[in-house]
Amino acid sequence: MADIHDQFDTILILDFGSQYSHLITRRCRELNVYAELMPCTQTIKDLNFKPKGIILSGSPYSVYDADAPHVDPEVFSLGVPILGICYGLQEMAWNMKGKVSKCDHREYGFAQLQVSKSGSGSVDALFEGLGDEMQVWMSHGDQLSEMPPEFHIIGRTQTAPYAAIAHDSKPFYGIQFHPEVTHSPLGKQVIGRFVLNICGCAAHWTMEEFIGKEIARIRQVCGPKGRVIGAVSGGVDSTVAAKLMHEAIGDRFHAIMVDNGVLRLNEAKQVHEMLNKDLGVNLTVVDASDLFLSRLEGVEDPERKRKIIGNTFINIFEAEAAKLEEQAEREEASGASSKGKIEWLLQGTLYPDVIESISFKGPSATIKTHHNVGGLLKDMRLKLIEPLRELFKDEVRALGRLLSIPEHLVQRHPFPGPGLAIRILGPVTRDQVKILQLADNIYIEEIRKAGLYNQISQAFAVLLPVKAVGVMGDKRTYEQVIALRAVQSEDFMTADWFFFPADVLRRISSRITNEVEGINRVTYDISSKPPATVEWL
Ligand SMILES: Nc1ncnc2c1ncn2[C@@H]1O[C@H](COP(=O)(O)OP(=O)(O)OP(=O)(O)O)[C@@H](O)[C@H]1O
Ligand SMILES: O=c1[nH]c(=O)c2[nH+]cn([C@@H]3O[C@H](COP(=O)(O)O)[C@@H](O)[C@H]3O)c2[nH]1
Ligand SMILES: NC(=O)CC[C@H](N)C(=O)O
Ligand SMILES: [Mg+2]
Repeated sequence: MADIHDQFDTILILDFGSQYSHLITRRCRELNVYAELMPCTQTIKDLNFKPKGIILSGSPYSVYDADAPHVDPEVFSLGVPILGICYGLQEMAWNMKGKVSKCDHREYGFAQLQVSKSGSGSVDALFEGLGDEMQVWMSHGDQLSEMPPEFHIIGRTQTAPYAAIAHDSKPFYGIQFHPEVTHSPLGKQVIGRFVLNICGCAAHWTMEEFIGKEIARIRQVCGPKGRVIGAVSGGVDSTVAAKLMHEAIGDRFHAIMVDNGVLRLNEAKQVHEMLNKDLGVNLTVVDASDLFLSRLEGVEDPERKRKIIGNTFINIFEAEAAKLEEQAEREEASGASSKGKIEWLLQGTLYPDVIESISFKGPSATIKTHHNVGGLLKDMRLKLIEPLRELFKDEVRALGRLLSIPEHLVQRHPFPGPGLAIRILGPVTRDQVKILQLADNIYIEEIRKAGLYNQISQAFAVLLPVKAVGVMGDKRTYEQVIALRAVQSEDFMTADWFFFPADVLRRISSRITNEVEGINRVTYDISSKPPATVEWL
């Protein structure tokens, strides 16, 4: 079966747990080269494709630590170019009998890299055409103190004599700085020199290319008769996935939206209209709010909420698939032509969901279980089809535009599948859901009115399980608190809180306390990710 690696040259990024690993992947893709992140524990014999090049990421570890993660030494025999970044450089040198030790002063910030010239005056291919000197960004406490044999220096900084090295005869490179962060202004070009010039990757990773190839792949996977049901939420990801599926297999695709009782105000109705009217996708809305809310009764633990919702979603999808099949059998019995079995469940899973679930982050790997990755049932009958599994959000939006999905849909803020259940910090009840729906609706309405919606990556209200004292109409009140969250983020792996004009916040706060019964106080969340996360649970 055609595989993405057969269709696009692939750069493999081995992740040693750096907070910037996913940025390396992004930079490659911005250069139109397909790149994939895998944990550093990936063994070469179990790799089901051959990369055109490998990048070793940074890491919070030191290579000489007893518990430090190490790469499968087979990577060095694969015969493809390798670039080590920071820890990646140290790991490569350590493997090749160089020496890594603690720096006298750990270095965190800008440095000037002097590019070294060879005897003939030429610079290394990694820095070709980028000048004699470049500003780079460093974040390390260790450095190379002795060169591995058969390597030479291609760049140095004031404190790091071996800031950039290359093998004498093989395409192996190491750099102490981080080219993937924007603080290294020429960093993307350095990555470009590696993936394009040194690895020789074809730069054809574009959404235009992806659409055609993905539609062909979906047709092949589903066969001439296979039918797919799709979990759609009205969010960007599932909408784009549904539209792509519709293009690929037409009415053999059935979209299903589940009202899980923790959607936003009037959402089921709005999404129904939007998908039917704007996209022509046939959609069934299943009201399963009683089932979800009864299973969530009394549950406070965030991970349990996520798992209950993830599992219940699958129960509903399987039941709906069974209903559709029974209907097809009845039609067939009454003489209609036969329809294929529903074998597949479409999900709008994105690459960050996958990265957060697989990446190598040391002992405390799981931060939270995204309902569509970690919350799935083990013995589910439907097979998953996830056409966006390799894409970042901005790639999905670009894909959506190419599929002529209206801009207001493409620009929608993400909304998590577990919905308001992970924004109600205590137990979830219908009353609590109602309060949060009303507050959230006012918040988003005012953001739109102020023309700020598209400047914010995601905004929502959170209902806190505490009560505070207030005064209204000269009477004492003792009611709950709403926290407002708004963030700006490139890819939701990191995020900054949004700087609201004060008058907008004032209006929001005043409307919420006036219009939402049960709330007498509103706060604004000024935490970035990290150390916080976007959602509160
Ligand atoms: N209420 C729902 N009904 C059916 N499927 C859902 C629902 N909520 C989430 N899903 C499924 O879970 C997937 C992941 O949800 P997620 O919120 O990450 O994506 P999205 O809703 O498509 O897009 P966005 O991130 O922009 O909200 C969705 O793509 C969809 O397949
Ligand atoms: O579909 C989803 N199912 C989930 O279980 C889930 N948890 C978080 N999110 C969304 O992911 C982004 C990052 O959120 P966190 O910083 O809270 O992990 C933000 O956009 C969150 O809204 C989810 N989306
Ligand atoms: N950013 C990094 O990869 C750091 C690597 C290693 N932990 C050091 O301090 O040098
Ligand atoms: Mg969503």
